[in-house]
Amino acid sequence: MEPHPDAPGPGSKLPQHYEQCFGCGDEVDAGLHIRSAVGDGMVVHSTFTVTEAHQGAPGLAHGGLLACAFDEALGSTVGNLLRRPAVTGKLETDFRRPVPVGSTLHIAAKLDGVAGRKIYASAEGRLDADDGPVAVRARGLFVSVDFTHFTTHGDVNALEKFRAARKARPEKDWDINP
Ligand SMILES: CCCCCCCCCC(=O)SCCNC(=O)CCNC(=O)[C@H](O)C(C)(C)COP(=O)(O)OP(=O)(O)OC[C@H]1O[C@@H](n2cnc3c(N)ncnc32)[C@H](O)[C@@H]1OP(=O)(O)O
Repeated sequence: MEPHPDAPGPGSKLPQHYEQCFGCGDEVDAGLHIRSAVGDGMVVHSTFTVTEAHQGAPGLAHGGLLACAFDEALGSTVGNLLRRPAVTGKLETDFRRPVPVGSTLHIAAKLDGVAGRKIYASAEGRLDADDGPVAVRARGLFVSVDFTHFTTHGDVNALEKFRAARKARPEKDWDINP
């Protein structure tokens, strides 16, 4: 499997995909503020620094928010490397170690395969370094959708804001436009 010809190359820093996204958006104060860059092959590297806003047990990251971080990191491989709109159909997480507030999860997510509309991806999150101990593993099944998925089910005003922000970017947009 190869990245889309217009996919950003290895080393490229990826912009937040939507300012109000809980995973990556700058406008969400308590959001995860995940930052991502393209790796080699079909890999995207992301970091998530756990703050007090992300706690479940005192001093530890909430498992649901860790799952959110992996949804974002896995989804980023699909959106950026395949340049196809897709939504998460299934997300599985293995929590192997607690993730303390103040730590940074280094997530390596890779595309594993495509079968029709189904896109398979998996990821590993390591504590505080790319070679730190594995804290979380995840697998996701994404399903390609037409943009009508978002116009039918989403909020029109929010979608307009999203479109305007994407148009202002220098890079080419996805192949399928609304
Ligand atoms: C740069 C961009 C960065 C983006 C990062 C963002 C990351 C965050 C992404 C998200 O969180 S998206 C939000 C959470 N997900 C959703 O809201 C999706 C809600 N579900 C749906 O809208 C529909 O169920 C869905 C579009 C996924 C599928 O409905 P469809 O009617 O279009 O398709 P269909 O049900 O026929 O399924 C198509 C194929 O996928 C398979 N499939 C769908 N859902 C599945 C599932 N849950 N488990 C296993 N297989 C599934 C289904 O079996 C079938 O396989 P086959 O082609 O082999 O027959």
